[in-house]
Amino acid sequence: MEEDTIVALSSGALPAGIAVLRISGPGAAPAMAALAGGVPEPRRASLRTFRDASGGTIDCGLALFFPAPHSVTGEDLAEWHLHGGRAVVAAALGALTALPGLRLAEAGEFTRRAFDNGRIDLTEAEGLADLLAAETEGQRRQAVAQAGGALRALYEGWMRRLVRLRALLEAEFDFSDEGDVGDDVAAGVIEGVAALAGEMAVHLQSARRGEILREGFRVVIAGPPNAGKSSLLNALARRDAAIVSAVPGTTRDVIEVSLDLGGVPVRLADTAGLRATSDTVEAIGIERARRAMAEADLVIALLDGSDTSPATEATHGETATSPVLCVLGKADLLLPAAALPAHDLAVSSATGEGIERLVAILAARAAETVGDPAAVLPARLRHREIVADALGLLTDPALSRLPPELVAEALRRAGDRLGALTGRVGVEDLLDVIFSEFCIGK
Ligand SMILES: Nc1nc2c(c(=O)[nH]1)N(C=O)[C@@H](CNc1ccc(C(=O)N[C@@H](CCC(=O)O)C(=O)O)cc1)CN2
Ligand SMILES: Nc1nc2c(ncn2[C@@H]2O[C@H](COP(=O)(O)OP(=O)(O)OP(=O)(O)O)[C@@H](O)[C@H]2O)c(=O)[nH]1
Ligand SMILES: [Mg+2]
Repeated sequence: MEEDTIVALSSGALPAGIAVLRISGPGAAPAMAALAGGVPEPRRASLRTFRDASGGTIDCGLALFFPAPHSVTGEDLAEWHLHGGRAVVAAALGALTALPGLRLAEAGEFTRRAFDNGRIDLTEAEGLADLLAAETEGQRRQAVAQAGGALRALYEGWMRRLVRLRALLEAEFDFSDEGDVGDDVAAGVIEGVAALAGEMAVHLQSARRGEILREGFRVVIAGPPNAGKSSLLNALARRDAAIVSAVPGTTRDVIEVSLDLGGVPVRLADTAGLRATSDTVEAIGIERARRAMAEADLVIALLDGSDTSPATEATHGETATSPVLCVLGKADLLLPAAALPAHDLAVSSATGEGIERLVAILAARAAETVGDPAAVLPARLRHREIVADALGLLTDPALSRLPPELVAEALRRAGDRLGALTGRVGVEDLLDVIFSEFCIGK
C-alpha cells in the first residue's frame, strides 16, 4: 500500500450540479474525522457539513466511506459530494491537502492504485480508459466488456492452460526412467499446445476488428481533381469542414472528420485530387492521398458524373489493396447513361440525392467489418503484438522434436509473454504510459 493519501475532483468540468471529490489512502478516514464530523458508516451516504481547519463551513453535502480492501482502489476511500461550484471545490481541495499526508492526485493515480492493489489487471485498466474515451455505442460496448474482465478472463485462461501443460511435462521428467509412458504424455502436450495455438491464431485474426472499433473504420474519398470530393465530405459530415471551389487542385492536405455510423466510429478523409502535376505542394498532397488510400478500410472512388474525362488519368480502381466503392458525383448533372463508367451508385452533394444511400452502405460495410462489438477482441496493438510473440513460441516447428525439458522451457516463455498482457510480468516501463492516458481524478 502507498503512504500518500491522494485527493482529486473525479467529476467533470466546473461549474456543475454536483462535484465528487475522492480521497484514497490511509489518510481518508482521519480526513473525514477532521473535516466532516466523523467517518460515516461504510458504504452509506450520509449528509455532512464539510468544514475547514478553523471550523468554517465549506459546504453541506453527502459523504461516503469505503473501507479497504473493498473499495475501487483497494485502499480506504472517501467521497465528498459537494455543490459543483469552482470556489466550493477549491476550498474543499485546499482544506484536504492542508492535512498531513494528503496531496493532489496525478492523472490516472486512482486507477494505478487499483492495479497495484490487484483490484484490476492491465486489460481492465485499458478497458476503463477506453470507456471514458468511448464516443460511439460500439466503442462503449467493447470497452465495458473489457473493463469488466472479458479479455482478462481469456488471457488468464490461456496462461492456466500453459501451466497445466507444463505440469504434465514436468511430471514426465520425474517418471522418465519408468518405461515409455513419456511418449504419450509428450504427444498429448503437443496436441494441447496446438489447440491453444489455434485459438490464439483465431483471436489474432480478429485484431483488426478490435482496432477498427476502438480507432475507427477508415474511409477515404479519392478521385480526380474537381470531382466533388470535398463537397461530398462536407455533405456526409453535415458541416463545412473542407474548402470547396471550382478550381481543380483545391485540396492538398488530408482532411479528416469523425462520424458515428450506427455505433461504429468512422474516420472519413478527403484527399487531394489525383493527377500528374508539376506543383511541388500539390504533389506532396497527392502522395499523402495515395498513402491514405493504401491504409483505408474502404476507398470511395469518386468520379464527376457530369464529366468523366479526367478519370482516364486517375482511374477508378487506382488502389490495389483497399476495397473500393465506385461512386459518381454531381448526379444532378449526370451524363447520359451510355457515357458513364460502371459504378455502385450516384450521389449529388448539391441536392442530397443518394447521400442517405451512401451513408447506409458505409454503415453496413463498417458494421460487417467489425462484427459483434461485444465479442472478445484484442483492442490494441499491444495485445496483438504480445499474442503474436507467444504464438510464435508455441508454433515453432522444432517444438515437437525437442526434449521435454526444452518444450517446458518454451511453454514457460510463452506464458511469461502472455503475463505482460494482464500486467503481471515485465511491463514496468509500460505502466506510466497506460495510466497517464487517464484524466486526473480517475
Ligand atoms: N460515486 C461514485 N460513482 C462511481 C464510481 C465511484 O468511484 N464513485 N466508480 C468508479 O469507478 C464507478 C463504479 N465502480 C465501483 C466499483 C466497485 C466499487 C466497490 O465498492 N466494490 C466493492 C464492493 C462491491 C459491493 O458492494 O458488492 C468490492 O468490489 O469489493 C464501487 C464502485 C462508477 N460510479
Ligand atoms: N452541380 C454540382 N456541383 C458540385 C457537386 N459537388 C461539387 N460540385 C462543384 O464542383 C466543384 C468542385 O468541388 P470540390 O468539392 O471542391 O471538388 P474536389 O474533388 O474536392 O476538388 P479538388 O480538391 O480540387 O480535388 C465546386 O464548384 C463544387 O461546387 C454536386 O453534387 N453537384
Ligand atoms: Mg477538394
